[in-house]
Amino acid sequence: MSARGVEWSQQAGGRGEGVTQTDNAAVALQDATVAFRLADARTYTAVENATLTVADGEFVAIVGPTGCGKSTLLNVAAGLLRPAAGAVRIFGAPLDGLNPQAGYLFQADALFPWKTAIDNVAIGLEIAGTPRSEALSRAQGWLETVGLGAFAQRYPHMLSGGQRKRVGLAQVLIRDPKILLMDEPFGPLDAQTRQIMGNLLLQLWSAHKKAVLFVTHDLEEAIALADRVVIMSAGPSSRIVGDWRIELPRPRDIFEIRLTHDFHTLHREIWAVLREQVMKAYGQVA
Ligand SMILES: Nc1ncnc2c1ncn2[C@@H]1O[C@H](COP(=O)(O)OP(=O)(O)OP(=O)(O)O)[C@@H](O)[C@H]1O
Repeated sequence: MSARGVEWSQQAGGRGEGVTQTDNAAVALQDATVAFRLADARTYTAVENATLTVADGEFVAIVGPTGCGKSTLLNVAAGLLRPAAGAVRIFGAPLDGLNPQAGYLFQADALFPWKTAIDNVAIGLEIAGTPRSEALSRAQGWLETVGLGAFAQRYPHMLSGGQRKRVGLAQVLIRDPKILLMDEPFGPLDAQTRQIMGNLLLQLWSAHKKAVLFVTHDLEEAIALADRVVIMSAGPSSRIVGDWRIELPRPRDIFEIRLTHDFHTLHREIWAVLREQVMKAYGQVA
Protein backbone atom coordinates (compact mmCIF):
# COMPACT_ATOMS: atom_id res chain seq x y z
CA MET A 1 0.00 0.00 0.00
CA SER A 2 1.76 3.13 -1.15
CA ALA A 3 -0.89 5.68 -0.22
CA ARG A 4 -0.43 7.16 3.20
CA GLY A 5 -2.14 9.72 5.36
CA VAL A 6 -0.35 12.39 7.32
CA GLU A 7 -1.50 14.68 10.04
CA TRP A 8 -1.25 18.36 9.30
CA SER A 9 1.26 18.91 12.11
CA GLN A 10 3.72 16.77 10.15
CA GLN A 11 3.10 18.68 6.95
CA ALA A 12 3.99 22.03 8.43
CA GLY A 13 7.61 20.91 8.56
CA GLY A 14 7.50 20.04 4.87
CA ARG A 15 7.77 16.29 5.47
CA GLY A 16 4.18 15.41 4.73
CA GLU A 17 3.86 12.60 2.21
CA GLY A 18 0.64 14.01 0.84
CA VAL A 19 1.80 17.58 0.32
CA THR A 20 2.76 19.06 -3.01
CA GLN A 21 5.78 21.25 -2.32
CA THR A 22 6.12 23.64 -5.21
CA ASP A 23 6.69 27.39 -5.30
CA ASN A 24 4.88 27.49 -8.60
CA ALA A 25 1.77 25.54 -7.65
CA ALA A 26 -1.39 26.23 -9.63
CA VAL A 27 -3.07 27.12 -6.32
CA ALA A 28 -1.23 27.80 -3.07
CA LEU A 29 -3.06 28.90 0.06
CA GLN A 30 -0.66 29.72 2.86
CA ASP A 31 -2.07 30.00 6.40
CA ALA A 32 -5.35 31.32 5.03
CA THR A 33 -7.88 32.42 7.64
CA VAL A 34 -11.37 33.38 6.50
CA ALA A 35 -13.77 35.23 8.77
CA PHE A 36 -17.28 36.52 8.10
CA ARG A 37 -18.88 39.53 9.74
CA LEU A 38 -22.30 38.47 11.04
CA ALA A 39 -25.42 40.65 11.14
CA ASP A 40 -25.00 41.25 14.88
CA ALA A 41 -21.44 42.53 14.21
CA ARG A 42 -19.78 39.42 15.65
CA THR A 43 -17.15 37.68 13.55
CA TYR A 44 -17.38 34.02 12.55
CA THR A 45 -14.06 32.40 11.70
CA ALA A 46 -14.92 29.71 9.17
CA VAL A 47 -11.40 28.55 8.26
CA GLU A 48 -8.19 29.07 10.18
CA ASN A 49 -4.60 28.78 8.96
CA ALA A 50 -5.37 26.61 5.97
CA THR A 51 -2.33 25.72 3.91
CA LEU A 52 -3.12 23.88 0.72
CA THR A 53 -1.40 23.51 -2.62
CA VAL A 54 -2.59 22.10 -5.91
CA ALA A 55 0.20 21.45 -8.41
CA ASP A 56 -0.27 22.11 -12.11
CA GLY A 57 -2.20 19.16 -13.52
CA GLU A 58 -2.96 17.72 -10.09
CA PHE A 59 -6.45 16.61 -8.96
CA VAL A 60 -7.12 17.43 -5.32
CA ALA A 61 -10.39 16.66 -3.54
CA ILE A 62 -11.50 18.42 -0.34
CA VAL A 63 -13.79 16.47 1.97
CA GLY A 64 -15.19 17.50 5.34
CA PRO A 65 -18.33 17.69 7.42
CA THR A 66 -21.15 19.96 6.35
CA GLY A 67 -20.46 23.63 7.03
CA CYS A 68 -16.73 23.12 7.65
CA GLY A 69 -15.58 25.57 5.00
CA LYS A 70 -15.00 23.58 1.82
CA SER A 71 -16.80 26.07 -0.42
CA THR A 72 -15.12 28.89 1.47
CA LEU A 73 -11.68 27.56 0.51
CA LEU A 74 -12.80 27.16 -3.10
CA ASN A 75 -14.09 30.73 -3.11
CA VAL A 76 -10.74 31.92 -1.79
CA ALA A 77 -8.98 30.10 -4.66
CA ALA A 78 -11.47 31.69 -7.10
CA GLY A 79 -10.74 35.15 -5.72
CA LEU A 80 -14.38 35.56 -4.68
CA LEU A 81 -13.35 35.78 -1.02
CA ARG A 82 -10.28 37.46 0.36
CA PRO A 83 -8.78 35.80 3.46
CA ALA A 84 -8.48 37.92 6.59
CA ALA A 85 -4.95 36.59 7.01
CA GLY A 86 -2.57 34.49 4.95
CA ALA A 87 -1.58 34.44 1.29
CA VAL A 88 -3.08 33.12 -1.94
CA ARG A 89 -0.80 32.50 -4.89
CA ILE A 90 -1.80 31.33 -8.34
CA PHE A 91 1.11 29.91 -10.33
CA GLY A 92 3.40 31.76 -7.95
CA ALA A 93 1.75 35.20 -8.30
CA PRO A 94 -0.26 36.78 -5.48
CA LEU A 95 -3.98 36.68 -6.24
CA ASP A 96 -5.58 40.10 -6.27
CA GLY A 97 -9.23 40.03 -7.31
CA LEU A 98 -10.85 37.29 -9.37
CA ASN A 99 -8.67 34.37 -10.41
CA PRO A 100 -8.37 34.71 -14.19
CA GLN A 101 -6.90 31.21 -14.59
CA ALA A 102 -9.88 29.45 -13.02
CA GLY A 103 -13.08 27.98 -14.35
CA TYR A 104 -15.77 27.39 -11.72
CA LEU A 105 -18.40 24.63 -11.77
CA PHE A 106 -21.05 24.82 -9.07
CA GLN A 107 -23.59 22.32 -7.78
CA ALA A 108 -26.41 24.38 -9.28
CA ASP A 109 -26.65 24.72 -13.05
CA ALA A 110 -25.20 27.95 -14.36
CA LEU A 111 -26.77 27.71 -17.81
CA PHE A 112 -28.82 30.50 -19.33
CA PRO A 113 -32.34 29.03 -19.73
CA TRP A 114 -33.09 31.16 -22.77
CA LYS A 115 -30.04 29.99 -24.70
CA THR A 116 -29.58 26.70 -26.54
CA ALA A 117 -26.87 24.25 -25.44
CA ILE A 118 -24.51 25.44 -28.17
CA ASP A 119 -25.09 29.11 -27.34
CA ASN A 120 -24.52 28.39 -23.66
CA VAL A 121 -21.17 26.80 -24.48
CA ALA A 122 -20.13 29.48 -26.99
CA ILE A 123 -20.97 32.46 -24.81
CA GLY A 124 -17.70 32.60 -22.89
CA LEU A 125 -15.72 32.85 -26.11
CA GLU A 126 -18.12 35.38 -27.61
CA ILE A 127 -17.82 37.64 -24.56
CA ALA A 128 -14.03 37.39 -24.90
CA GLY A 129 -14.33 38.64 -28.48
CA THR A 130 -14.13 35.45 -30.54
CA PRO A 131 -16.16 35.85 -33.76
CA ARG A 132 -19.54 34.09 -33.41
CA SER A 133 -18.97 31.60 -36.23
CA GLU A 134 -15.70 30.42 -34.69
CA ALA A 135 -17.20 30.33 -31.19
CA LEU A 136 -20.09 28.18 -32.45
CA SER A 137 -17.81 25.81 -34.29
CA ARG A 138 -15.64 25.31 -31.19
CA ALA A 139 -18.75 24.96 -29.01
CA GLN A 140 -20.03 22.20 -31.30
CA GLY A 141 -16.66 20.45 -30.91
CA TRP A 142 -16.94 20.62 -27.12
CA LEU A 143 -20.53 19.36 -27.18
CA GLU A 144 -19.29 16.38 -29.17
CA THR A 145 -16.46 15.83 -26.67
CA VAL A 146 -18.99 15.59 -23.82
CA GLY A 147 -21.27 13.32 -25.87
CA LEU A 148 -23.93 15.89 -26.73
CA GLY A 149 -23.18 16.62 -30.37
CA ALA A 150 -26.80 15.92 -31.33
CA PHE A 151 -28.25 18.14 -28.59
CA ALA A 152 -26.82 21.50 -29.67
CA GLN A 153 -30.18 23.13 -30.37
CA ARG A 154 -31.88 22.05 -27.15
CA TYR A 155 -32.63 24.51 -24.39
CA PRO A 156 -31.59 23.58 -20.82
CA HIS A 157 -35.14 22.56 -19.83
CA MET A 158 -35.07 20.00 -22.67
CA LEU A 159 -31.98 18.28 -21.19
CA SER A 160 -31.64 15.83 -18.29
CA GLY A 161 -29.71 16.82 -15.15
CA GLY A 162 -26.67 14.85 -16.34
CA GLN A 163 -26.85 16.40 -19.81
CA ARG A 164 -27.01 19.89 -18.28
CA LYS A 165 -23.89 19.05 -16.27
CA ARG A 166 -22.15 18.01 -19.50
CA VAL A 167 -23.08 21.32 -21.09
CA GLY A 168 -21.79 23.05 -17.95
CA LEU A 169 -18.46 21.21 -18.24
CA ALA A 170 -18.16 22.15 -21.92
CA GLN A 171 -19.03 25.76 -21.04
CA VAL A 172 -16.14 25.91 -18.57
CA LEU A 173 -13.58 23.89 -20.56
CA ILE A 174 -14.03 25.79 -23.83
CA ARG A 175 -12.33 28.76 -22.19
CA ASP A 176 -9.33 26.53 -21.46
CA PRO A 177 -8.80 27.52 -17.82
CA LYS A 178 -5.63 26.15 -16.25
CA ILE A 179 -7.48 25.52 -12.99
CA LEU A 180 -10.89 23.90 -12.48
CA LEU A 181 -12.69 24.72 -9.25
CA MET A 182 -15.58 22.31 -8.73
CA ASP A 183 -18.05 22.63 -5.86
CA GLU A 184 -20.03 19.38 -5.52
CA PRO A 185 -20.65 19.57 -9.26
CA PHE A 186 -22.40 16.20 -9.44
CA GLY A 187 -24.26 16.57 -6.15
CA PRO A 188 -27.81 16.72 -7.54
CA LEU A 189 -27.38 13.74 -9.88
CA ASP A 190 -28.50 10.16 -9.31
CA ALA A 191 -25.80 7.64 -8.34
CA GLN A 192 -25.31 6.14 -11.82
CA THR A 193 -25.17 9.47 -13.63
CA ARG A 194 -22.74 10.69 -10.98
CA GLN A 195 -20.37 7.84 -11.77
CA ILE A 196 -20.70 8.38 -15.51
CA MET A 197 -19.91 12.07 -15.02
CA GLY A 198 -16.97 11.15 -12.81
CA ASN A 199 -15.51 8.98 -15.56
CA LEU A 200 -16.12 11.72 -18.14
CA LEU A 201 -14.36 14.22 -15.90
CA LEU A 202 -11.37 11.87 -15.50
CA GLN A 203 -11.15 11.38 -19.28
CA LEU A 204 -11.22 15.13 -19.90
CA TRP A 205 -8.77 15.79 -17.09
CA SER A 206 -6.25 13.24 -18.34
CA ALA A 207 -6.53 14.63 -21.87
CA HIS A 208 -6.21 18.30 -20.85
CA LYS A 209 -4.36 18.07 -17.51
CA LYS A 210 -5.91 20.91 -15.59
CA ALA A 211 -5.25 21.52 -11.93
CA VAL A 212 -8.50 20.51 -10.23
CA LEU A 213 -9.77 21.47 -6.78
CA PHE A 214 -12.89 19.38 -6.23
CA VAL A 215 -15.19 19.77 -3.24
CA THR A 216 -17.36 16.83 -2.26
CA HIS A 217 -18.96 15.40 0.86
CA ASP A 218 -18.58 11.92 -0.67
CA LEU A 219 -15.33 10.27 0.41
CA GLU A 220 -15.69 7.43 -2.11
CA GLU A 221 -16.03 9.90 -4.96
CA ALA A 222 -12.99 11.82 -3.68
CA ILE A 223 -10.76 8.72 -3.51
CA ALA A 224 -11.95 7.41 -6.87
CA LEU A 225 -11.19 10.69 -8.66
CA ALA A 226 -8.29 12.41 -6.98
CA ASP A 227 -4.50 12.36 -6.70
CA ARG A 228 -4.84 13.72 -3.19
CA VAL A 229 -7.67 13.80 -0.67
CA VAL A 230 -7.62 16.59 1.90
CA ILE A 231 -9.78 16.35 5.03
CA MET A 232 -11.06 19.42 6.87
CA SER A 233 -12.09 19.48 10.51
CA ALA A 234 -15.51 20.47 11.81
CA GLY A 235 -15.92 24.25 12.06
CA PRO A 236 -15.76 26.88 13.32
CA SER A 237 -12.09 27.68 12.73
CA SER A 238 -11.84 24.63 10.51
CA ARG A 239 -8.36 23.31 9.82
CA ILE A 240 -6.91 20.79 7.40
CA VAL A 241 -6.43 17.63 9.45
CA GLY A 242 -5.23 15.17 6.85
CA ASP A 243 -3.78 14.98 3.36
CA TRP A 244 -3.55 11.61 1.61
CA ARG A 245 -1.81 10.88 -1.65
CA ILE A 246 -4.02 8.46 -3.63
CA GLU A 247 -1.70 6.31 -5.66
CA LEU A 248 -4.34 4.08 -7.17
CA PRO A 249 -3.47 3.25 -10.78
CA ARG A 250 -4.63 5.42 -13.68
CA PRO A 251 -6.44 5.48 -15.98
CA ARG A 252 -9.19 4.73 -13.48
CA ASP A 253 -12.69 3.56 -14.01
CA ILE A 254 -14.55 4.82 -11.01
CA PHE A 255 -16.97 1.87 -11.13
CA GLU A 256 -14.10 -0.63 -11.00
CA ILE A 257 -11.68 1.17 -8.69
CA ARG A 258 -14.16 1.03 -5.80
CA LEU A 259 -14.03 -2.75 -5.88
CA THR A 260 -10.28 -2.99 -5.28
CA HIS A 261 -8.57 -3.93 -2.05
CA ASP A 262 -6.36 -0.81 -2.04
CA PHE A 263 -9.43 1.42 -2.40
CA HIS A 264 -11.05 -0.20 0.63
CA THR A 265 -7.88 0.10 2.70
CA LEU A 266 -7.61 3.80 1.88
CA HIS A 267 -11.28 4.38 2.51
CA ARG A 268 -11.07 2.77 5.95
CA GLU A 269 -7.98 4.81 6.86
CA ILE A 270 -9.35 8.18 5.75
CA TRP A 271 -12.85 7.51 7.06
CA ALA A 272 -11.42 7.00 10.55
CA VAL A 273 -10.26 10.64 10.48
CA LEU A 274 -13.30 12.02 8.66
CA ARG A 275 -15.77 10.20 10.88
CA GLU A 276 -14.44 11.91 13.98
CA GLN A 277 -14.97 15.31 12.36
CA VAL A 278 -18.44 14.41 11.11
CA MET A 279 -19.44 13.35 14.62
CA LYS A 280 -18.06 16.60 16.04
CA ALA A 281 -20.03 18.62 13.48
CA TYR A 282 -23.26 16.82 14.35
CA GLY A 283 -22.52 17.19 18.06
CA GLN A 284 -22.34 20.94 17.58
CA VAL A 285 -25.62 21.01 15.70
CA ALA A 286 -27.45 18.84 18.27
N1 LIG B 1 -21.34 35.02 3.95
C1 LIG B 1 -21.29 34.35 5.10
N2 LIG B 1 -21.57 34.94 6.27
C2 LIG B 1 -21.50 34.28 7.44
N3 LIG B 1 -21.16 32.98 7.54
C3 LIG B 1 -20.88 32.33 6.39
C4 LIG B 1 -20.93 32.96 5.12
N4 LIG B 1 -20.61 32.05 4.17
C5 LIG B 1 -20.36 30.90 4.82
N5 LIG B 1 -20.53 31.07 6.15
C6 LIG B 1 -20.33 30.05 7.19
O1 LIG B 1 -19.01 29.53 7.05
C7 LIG B 1 -19.00 28.13 7.29
C8 LIG B 1 -18.41 27.42 6.09
O2 LIG B 1 -19.32 27.51 5.01
P1 LIG B 1 -19.06 26.70 3.66
O3 LIG B 1 -20.19 26.98 2.74
O4 LIG B 1 -17.69 26.99 3.18
O5 LIG B 1 -19.12 25.19 4.19
P2 LIG B 1 -19.10 23.83 3.35
O6 LIG B 1 -18.09 22.96 3.99
O7 LIG B 1 -18.92 24.10 1.90
O8 LIG B 1 -20.58 23.30 3.66
P3 LIG B 1 -21.53 22.23 2.89
O9 LIG B 1 -20.79 20.93 2.87
O10 LIG B 1 -22.73 22.16 3.79
O11 LIG B 1 -21.81 22.78 1.54
C9 LIG B 1 -20.46 27.74 7.60
O12 LIG B 1 -20.62 27.64 8.98
C10 LIG B 1 -21.27 28.88 7.03
O13 LIG B 1 -22.47 29.06 7.76
